[in-house]
Amino acid sequence: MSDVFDVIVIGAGPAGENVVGRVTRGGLTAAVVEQDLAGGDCSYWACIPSKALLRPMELVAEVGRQPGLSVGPIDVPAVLARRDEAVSGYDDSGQVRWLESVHGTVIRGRGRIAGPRQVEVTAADGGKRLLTARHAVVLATGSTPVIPRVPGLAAADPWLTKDATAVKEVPARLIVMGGGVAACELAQALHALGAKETTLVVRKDRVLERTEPFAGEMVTASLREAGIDVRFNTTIEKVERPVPGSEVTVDLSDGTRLTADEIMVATGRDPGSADMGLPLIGLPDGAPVAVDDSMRATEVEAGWLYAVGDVNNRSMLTHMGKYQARIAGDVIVARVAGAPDDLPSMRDRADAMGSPQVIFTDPHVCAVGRTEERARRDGFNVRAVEYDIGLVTGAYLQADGYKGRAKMVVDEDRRVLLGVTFVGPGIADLLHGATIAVTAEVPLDDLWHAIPVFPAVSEIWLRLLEAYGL
Ligand SMILES: Cc1cc2nc3c(=O)[nH]c(=O)nc-3n(C[C@H](O)[C@H](O)[C@H](O)COP(=O)(O)OP(=O)(O)OC[C@H]3O[C@@H](n4cnc5c(N)ncnc54)[C@H](O)[C@@H]3O)c2cc1C
Ligand SMILES: NC(=O)c1ccc[n+]([C@@H]2O[C@H](COP(=O)([O-])OP(=O)(O)OC[C@H]3O[C@@H](n4cnc5c(N)ncnc54)[C@H](O)[C@@H]3O)[C@@H](O)[C@H]2O)c1
Repeated sequence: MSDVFDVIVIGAGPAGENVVGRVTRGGLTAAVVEQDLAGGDCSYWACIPSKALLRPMELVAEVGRQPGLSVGPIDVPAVLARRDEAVSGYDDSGQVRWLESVHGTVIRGRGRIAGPRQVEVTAADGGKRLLTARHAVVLATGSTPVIPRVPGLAAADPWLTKDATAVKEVPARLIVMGGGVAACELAQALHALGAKETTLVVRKDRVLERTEPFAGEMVTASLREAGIDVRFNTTIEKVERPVPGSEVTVDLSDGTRLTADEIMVATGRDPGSADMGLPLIGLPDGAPVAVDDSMRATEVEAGWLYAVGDVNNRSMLTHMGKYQARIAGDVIVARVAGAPDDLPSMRDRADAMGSPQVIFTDPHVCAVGRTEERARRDGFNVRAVEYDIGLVTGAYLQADGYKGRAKMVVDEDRRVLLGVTFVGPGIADLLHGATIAVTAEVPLDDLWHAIPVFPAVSEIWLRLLEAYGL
């Protein structure tokens, strides 16, 4: 097998796979080096299994909001079996088949930069192989979990999010450290699946700190209503687990001591750039790889290195990593061909505008663009309007006592949307309309003519525009 390829991609997660797809479509040869499972964290330990675990909780809550309907207890083994199916039994042969179908070469092992355009691959048996890229190397190595330095925490061998999404036996008593997206989603899912005593330990005074404040408040209310103990302004001071695999004891800054069957850490992620040989090419070890809007590393001479997905830390989201991958792949093909490499589709605009995200708790938190606070910080002339989604007829028909809130943040100088947030049950797919409006900077006077159907929840658009004054 040749050790020279036009493009070498390190990491076959969603971002890496999409680079391979785009560059081979453009006629280049590509190798992708993967140390674990092709498909990456998203397919096996993050997006896919977490959503498979959340859906039953969501459906139970939905049924509870419909008079005349009831649902029995969740069949947990059946839910876990469906999760296993969703992750293809942790078997990546389907993803490998896809990569091969687009003429990518999959190379198993750990990749490391060995010099300009060179990647050393260490196989599981320790064997080494040096690959050379004619044109580009693309880092798509994802991210790794942060484990805070708390006395006894690492020694207690805590669950990371991947242990939670791969759960085989749900712990009856669970402590969750963190107040971000992963902590909220997984606390809610596991609680519904049997973690009856779940405590969420949040060091700040709110959860979901990058979203509009009402989003965190509504998710907190829902977690508490379900019976989850949410503690704000609280840190974990000490963790003890004298017998591996047995119960764990946690001392909190509020003076209480908790005992649980498991502790899960969900306190953010570092870019996967540590020990990748980056200092050899003048980049710091372990830092996000800074890229320009074509995804080319800005600090590397001769422009042969690109970085897409979590590793560049623009937005740690699958769909954004895939978007960046499409850009990088097309730019590389264009640059090799000497064709224009700056078409509008070849530059990342969406990350800087505020990437769309859905947090799949009940209620869903759907946001795109800037929050009001961020828009003001960025110096825009801002006006924000809010509306109670529960007042929309479509929402009333969807659920008894529907609780939801919407907000749009307007740039008053241009009368376009800077950001939109919807919080409410079952509304993930409402977000895409907002993503179009924010990204395409559709003027409010044009949005006025985009009529939402009656009686659907999307009528919230009309109510927001009316609240604004149209
Ligand atoms: C619990 C959880 C739930 C999430 N849910 C969502 C969600 O619902 N929606 C969403 O958009 N995002 C979600 N995310 C974020 C999402 O998982 C990441 O943004 C996404 O996986 C990033 O894709 P990636 O290709 O950059 O990295 P990854 O998916 O992490 O893939 C990187 C790949 O590179 C490989 N690799 C790393 N280093 C090397 C090396 N040196 N050599 C060879 N191979 C290497 C890894 O083995 C891995 O396969 C979630 C994250 C978590 C933790
Ligand atoms: N539905 C989705 O889109 C989805 C779901 C899960 C995760 N993700 C993504 O995966 C990434 C990782 O998720 P995450 O929730 O771990 O990260 P996050 O950045 O969303 O949240 C980290 C949380 O940990 C807290 N924290 C940080 N250091 C701490 C410390 N030392 N002690 C106590 N608390 C601490 C922060 O205050 C924050 O509440 C994020 O980028 C997230 O957007 C996305």
